[in-house]
Amino acid sequence: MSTRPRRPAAPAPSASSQRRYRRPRKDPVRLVAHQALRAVQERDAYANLVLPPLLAKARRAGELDARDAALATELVYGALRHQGTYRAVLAACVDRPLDRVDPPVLDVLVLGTHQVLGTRIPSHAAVSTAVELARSVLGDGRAKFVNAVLRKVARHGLEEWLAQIAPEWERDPEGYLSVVHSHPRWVVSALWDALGGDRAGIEALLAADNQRPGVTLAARPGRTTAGELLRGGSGGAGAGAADGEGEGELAAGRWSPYAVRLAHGGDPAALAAVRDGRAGVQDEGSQLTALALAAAPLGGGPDARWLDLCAGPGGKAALLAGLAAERGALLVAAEKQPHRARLVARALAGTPGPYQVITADGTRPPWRPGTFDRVLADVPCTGLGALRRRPEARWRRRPQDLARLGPLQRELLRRALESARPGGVVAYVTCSPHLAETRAVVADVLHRPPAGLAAEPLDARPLLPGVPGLGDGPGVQLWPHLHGTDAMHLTLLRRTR
Ligand SMILES: C[S@@+](CC[C@H](N)C(=O)[O-])C[C@H]1O[C@@H](n2cnc3c(N)ncnc32)[C@H](O)[C@@H]1O
Repeated sequence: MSTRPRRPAAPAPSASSQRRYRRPRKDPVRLVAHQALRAVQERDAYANLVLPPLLAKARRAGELDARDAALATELVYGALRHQGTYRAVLAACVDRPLDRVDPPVLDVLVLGTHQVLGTRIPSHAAVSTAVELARSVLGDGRAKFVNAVLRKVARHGLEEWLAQIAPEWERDPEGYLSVVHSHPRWVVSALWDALGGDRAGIEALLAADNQRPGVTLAARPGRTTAGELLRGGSGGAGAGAADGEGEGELAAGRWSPYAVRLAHGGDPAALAAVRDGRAGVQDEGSQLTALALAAAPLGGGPDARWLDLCAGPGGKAALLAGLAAERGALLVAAEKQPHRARLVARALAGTPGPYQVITADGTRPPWRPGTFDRVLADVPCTGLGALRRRPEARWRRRPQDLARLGPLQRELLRRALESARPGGVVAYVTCSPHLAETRAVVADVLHRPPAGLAAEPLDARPLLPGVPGLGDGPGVQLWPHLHGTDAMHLTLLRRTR
């Protein structure tokens, strides 16, 4: 017989409480958004990977239509991007430090704050949908807490809150920018160092990081052209599009002759040219770095062998392979991670010229030094130049990442230079503008190049024709607020000995 004391029987609900109790309203948009936020915060998942299957499942179950899915996406991305600002607001509304609020509760609060302060959802609906969500996933007790906090949040608009909670610009400009534009302080500081200039510039950059970027396609040379994609005619983007859902409007790129921009909301996977690999999704800044390498003047000699040292997942390799094919050159695409090498192979399938994909550690290359005429070293980096695309990245990155990546970036650039022949050209590329990953790496390697080797920087600016605001050279830095691209960095080096 069990010795465990029996719980006293729960008192029967009174008639009035029976009348008052109502099941929480099931709201698939908020449930999916909260699930995605939880996965990102708890399991370090990526929003762009975790959200689509959740949406697809809810759509299959008939719980969401296309508009609901768009709203859920906006809520997740908005809450993740602006959570720095929202947490500062919440800190003023909660009577304990936020790190003592249960993470699932905090996620509901951040989502609710985004609805209240960052969307056009009327305040009362924004609060009540968040409270219903809390009732569904947290229970009635914690829903009361959510209700009390969000009512406080809803007392002011965003501008009023910022006036109250952001440090004064004159006293602490980085603290101000960090709260107003929702970036960690160390990221604000690093971006400002790289950008230089005045308040207007850094504010424009941080604001651009908070905008969802449009989708850009690259027409793969030898397989299609931007014109063909734009016409959508035979072999073009629209040909064979299954349901028309992704077709949206297409517009020419701003800078790259291979670029085509897809109107907001367009789904590239619905385009036949993307599905069959004639075009790929690729930011225009990435296209420009590959095009500059292909156009860089060699110091004489052949132009027959090109190398992509860090090729996964293969966006730049696919563009380079097409350009190499036009010249009858071979592209070797190397990648350390086998699963990413498979993605490269998929991106290159159908290339009209010769190419090889190999799984190799670029710091211990299996080829002989001096083999290649053109080398791309698109090294692993913090990705601080692509914050528009990855809403969670700014919160996940740490200054310590720079210390981890720095030696690898230097090593890969050294091996890239060794892999080029004298007269050959190397493009050092990062999707980060952080000076520790860009100029510092190049300066260190030029200062202490591999034994017996020398290299000189080439002015990269003329190789990005028509692109304004590229600075003093010789390397170039692209910016979201100036060029509408990711903040890609490119330095071109020519081996002289
Ligand atoms: C910035 S990404 C390259 C992006 C690629 N160029 C594109 O446009 O799709 C860097 C790549 O380098 C790979 N990588 C990291 N360490 C490497 C190494 N030692 N040798 C070769 N590849 C490496 C990573 O797995 C990652 O796929």
